[in-house]
Amino acid sequence: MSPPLGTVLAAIPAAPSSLSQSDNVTADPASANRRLQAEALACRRGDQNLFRNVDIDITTGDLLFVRGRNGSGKTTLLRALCGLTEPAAGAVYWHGQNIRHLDENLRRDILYLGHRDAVKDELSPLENLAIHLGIRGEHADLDTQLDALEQAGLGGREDIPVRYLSQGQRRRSALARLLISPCWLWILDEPLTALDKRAVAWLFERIADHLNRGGMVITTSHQSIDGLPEPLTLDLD
Ligand SMILES: Nc1ncnc2c1ncn2[C@@H]1O[C@H](COP(=O)(O)OP(=O)(O)OP(=O)(O)O)[C@@H](O)[C@H]1O
Repeated sequence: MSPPLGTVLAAIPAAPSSLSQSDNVTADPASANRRLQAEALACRRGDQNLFRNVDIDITTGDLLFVRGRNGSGKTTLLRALCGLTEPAAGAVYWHGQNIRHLDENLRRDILYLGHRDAVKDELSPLENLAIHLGIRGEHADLDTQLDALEQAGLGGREDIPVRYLSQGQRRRSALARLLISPCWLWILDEPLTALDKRAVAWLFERIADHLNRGGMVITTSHQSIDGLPEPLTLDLD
């Protein structure tokens, strides 16, 4: 069976971003060039061709919704888009720079939240947040970290090891990173998993705010994203 073809999505001229320094996002005079492009991207897993010829061109304010059946390659694509997985063909560019060789400052523009959360069970939400900041070379004072966890619905749970939290609370612990890391591009793999209605509404608001301020979001979900701004869509099957 031949692999599914990706869809060319959007070719929107780059617009100046409305994110300001007061939003704490990396100041960058070249903001008008802020765009993510994928050219003729193909990925394989084992002996399986997942997709090929995927072209993407998104810029500030864009929401891209990647759809597809189980196993169609959504996670693989998201990982390739942020440089974690090497494509079999094609390339991804952020700001015109190949994602696999981004310099450190540009790498900090991108925040990837995988569907497995990447939180350490034995550590508390607060400690997980501190580790996240450390890995990214970012700093936030304690009050800011506590406020992010409070906003994410973990007030009173900041110091409890994650293994004692519910699945939804665990997910919220990961989502608090969105509030604390000043990134232009959010890549969110199945962010709605385990979230209750209220948390979904909260996350949709955060995403809408981020887009309004000139950020970009790429996401995938088996759940409805009705309630988010109209997305661009990419179907992998
Ligand atoms: N490291 C790996 N080695 C071999 N095969 C892999 C590897 N990672 C993923 N795969 C396979 O690649 C295919 C695509 O996986 P991927 O997780 O990208 O799909 P997905 O569209 O995100 O699926 P789902 O909707 O179920 O989350 C699957 O068949 C999976 O088993």
